[in-house]
Amino acid sequence: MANEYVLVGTLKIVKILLNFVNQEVLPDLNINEDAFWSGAESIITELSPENRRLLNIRDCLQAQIDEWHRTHPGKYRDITEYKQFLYDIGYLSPRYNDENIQINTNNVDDEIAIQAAPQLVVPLMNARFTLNAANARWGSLYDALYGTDVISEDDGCERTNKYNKKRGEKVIAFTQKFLDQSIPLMNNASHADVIKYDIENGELKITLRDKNTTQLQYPNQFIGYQGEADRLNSILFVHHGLHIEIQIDLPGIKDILIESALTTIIDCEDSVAAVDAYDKVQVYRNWLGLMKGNLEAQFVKGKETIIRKLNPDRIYTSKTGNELRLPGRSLLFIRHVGHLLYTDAILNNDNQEIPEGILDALITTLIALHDINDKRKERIQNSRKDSIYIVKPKQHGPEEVAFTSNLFCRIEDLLKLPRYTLKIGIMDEERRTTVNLSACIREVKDRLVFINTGFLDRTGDEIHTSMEAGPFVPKSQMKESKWLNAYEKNNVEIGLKCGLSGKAQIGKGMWAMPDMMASMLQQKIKHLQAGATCSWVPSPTAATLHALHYHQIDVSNRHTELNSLSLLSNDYLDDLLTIPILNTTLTNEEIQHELDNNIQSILGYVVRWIDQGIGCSKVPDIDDIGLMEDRATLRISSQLMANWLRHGIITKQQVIETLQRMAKIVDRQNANDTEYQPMASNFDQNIAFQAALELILDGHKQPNGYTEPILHRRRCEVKSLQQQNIISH
Ligand SMILES: CC(=O)SCCNC(=O)CCNC(=O)[C@H](O)C(C)(C)COP(=O)(O)OP(=O)(O)OC[C@H]1O[C@@H](n2cnc3c(N)ncnc32)[C@H](O)[C@@H]1OP(=O)(O)O
Ligand SMILES: O=CC(=O)O
Ligand SMILES: [Mg+2]
Repeated sequence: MANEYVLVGTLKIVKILLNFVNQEVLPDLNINEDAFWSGAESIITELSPENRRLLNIRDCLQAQIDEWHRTHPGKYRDITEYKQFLYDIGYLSPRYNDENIQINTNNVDDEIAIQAAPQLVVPLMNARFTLNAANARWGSLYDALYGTDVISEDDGCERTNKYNKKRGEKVIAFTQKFLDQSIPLMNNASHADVIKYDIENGELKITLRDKNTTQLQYPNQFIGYQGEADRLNSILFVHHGLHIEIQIDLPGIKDILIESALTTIIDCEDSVAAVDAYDKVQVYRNWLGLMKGNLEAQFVKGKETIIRKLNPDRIYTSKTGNELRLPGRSLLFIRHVGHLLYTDAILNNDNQEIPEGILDALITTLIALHDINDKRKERIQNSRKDSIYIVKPKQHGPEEVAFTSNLFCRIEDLLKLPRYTLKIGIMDEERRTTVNLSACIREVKDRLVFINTGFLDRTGDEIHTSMEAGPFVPKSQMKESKWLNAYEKNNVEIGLKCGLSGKAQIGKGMWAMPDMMASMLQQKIKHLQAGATCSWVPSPTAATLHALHYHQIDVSNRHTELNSLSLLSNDYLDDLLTIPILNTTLTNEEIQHELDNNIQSILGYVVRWIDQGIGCSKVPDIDDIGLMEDRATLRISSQLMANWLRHGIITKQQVIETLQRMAKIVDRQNANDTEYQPMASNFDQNIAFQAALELILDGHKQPNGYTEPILHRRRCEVKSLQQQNIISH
């Protein structure tokens, strides 16, 4: 269906977007339609050329780097010379004394500034998931343990749908240990031996099985309750700044509710497939529902029809008998698209598409006014500090960050918001940002609320930037590489040096194995040991389990330790610039294994993206482990295959043969999905299959190795055929 445009000033705006803004967003905001669109027009017209200029700089730098590697084979190993070259072309910015760059961000909600906790990410196109994520502030520890591999299935403890008492007992034993560690009782008594919790004179009285009474080792941990003092429904505790609620159903504990995803990133970017104005309006409408507090999703689960809404705040009686109100929902960030994308939702005076990042900033901020303008206490509120939290992904270096900050200033002026209302989280996920991180922070020191290692995109950019240097190590070896370890450390240490502790988040990346929770519980604690104040999880259940780590480690103490170590005087630049080029010869089997694995992931993800518009999927790898795949993981797989092709490790014929063989496997894996269109019946005509092929064969030509241009174009082709009923929806 062709876009129907309406001329507004010099802009042509797709009618569906214009109507959405004028009829659903602007009413109640006290902003005049003409004033908004004329301000938007100025911003779009004046800032679009700068967006283009910055993209040209990316291309220009990349061309120079490619040329240098081609004309200086192997020279990248001489770090001094390589570094000098990068300074000469302006890829490396002048160095700053990091301690002189101190962030000064005000009006930041505690969930970001002070409380260390899991961070959830969710695709905004999916209202059902989005509501679930916003409500994932609180999670049932019993459910998280019972439903995952954290509790083993040995000895009759299988995860059965009907309650398995033996498994339940293991769950209870696990939680009692957690309670004893987090809310210890006097004299080493155990919560396992408690038969009653009461309130007496505002203090908690705990009766043990042997009829003795005891108290908390730290009485201030008890802060409130629900129910009557002698007949409690729940008791509220705090530990390391996070709340724990023991729910009581006499004679025992019914459940343990713990604060889980304190913050959530509502994603317009790599986990969504939004390719046109219709998709964008769907995304923006869901954000509007979140900001107004009235988003709903109706769906059938099992035999039940469920209407999911945002949870209200949680109300308790404090020790002194007053109302104690805690947020019922996660504090929400919105992740915009990066500078690369352009959208036909609005065309400029020259009939050119406009930068989609500018549109995201304008519309999502306008929508967020519904949150910060409405002061009713009882309402579903996001920021209690009147801030709007934006994650800006995929920025390359300080100039691009400065551009975003300028855009935010312009929008604040247009919407008459106090300066620095719009806060920014910088994804440290492109190489030119990593190697100039403090210079990037400097550009937004008054609005920065997080830095985060998006190691997935960052790995894709690592490969693409040095595409011409040689063949890269296989994906599994990337974890051990020098640059990656330096990158993780550099991010935390620069964050601490620039004063983020207590003011902003220092975040770590996604746990991409959504079903492997036992392994997550073992490994993700490392992020806190490294000094992270939050770390990404793929689901609410993962958030509840990862929250346990924040009860084991007090991150603010860890910051004090790290600050006192001479660690912070490290300079990681040389290690960051160490390119992970393969230095052994792989056997044919090893090569084929890597091919199979990458191509299965690529196809498994791409087919759902292109045919069904699903931006984030769980796709089995070659060992049948379900992996979270999004555009960033696709960037890695496609760039690695493109790199191996470029350097003759694999041939075009091998790529095609593997794609065809793997397509049959992916078709089988999706056999139960009624919406699924098999690829193997006609490789030449199947658009998803062709997209996967193109991502590899033309991978070396994609701007910074991004997958968006091919994915968007191919998805638009499918949508167009679906609209003409040439292929099924
Ligand atoms: C590199 C990066 O940029 S990472 C950031 C982008 N990645 C993400 O945003 C990951 C988001 N996560 C997801 O989309 C999903 O968890 C997947 C695709 C990884 C796995 O999805 P599925 O296989 O369908 O999940 P699964 O079947 O195990 O669970 C589905 C249930 O969990 C919930 N759920 C799963 N993930 C999420 C989430 N991120 N937020 C909220 N709820 C979620 C669903 O609402 C659903 O519950 P419901 O039936 O009550 O609605
Ligand atoms: O956005 C996150 C990443 O790892 O990329
Ligand atoms: Mg990313």
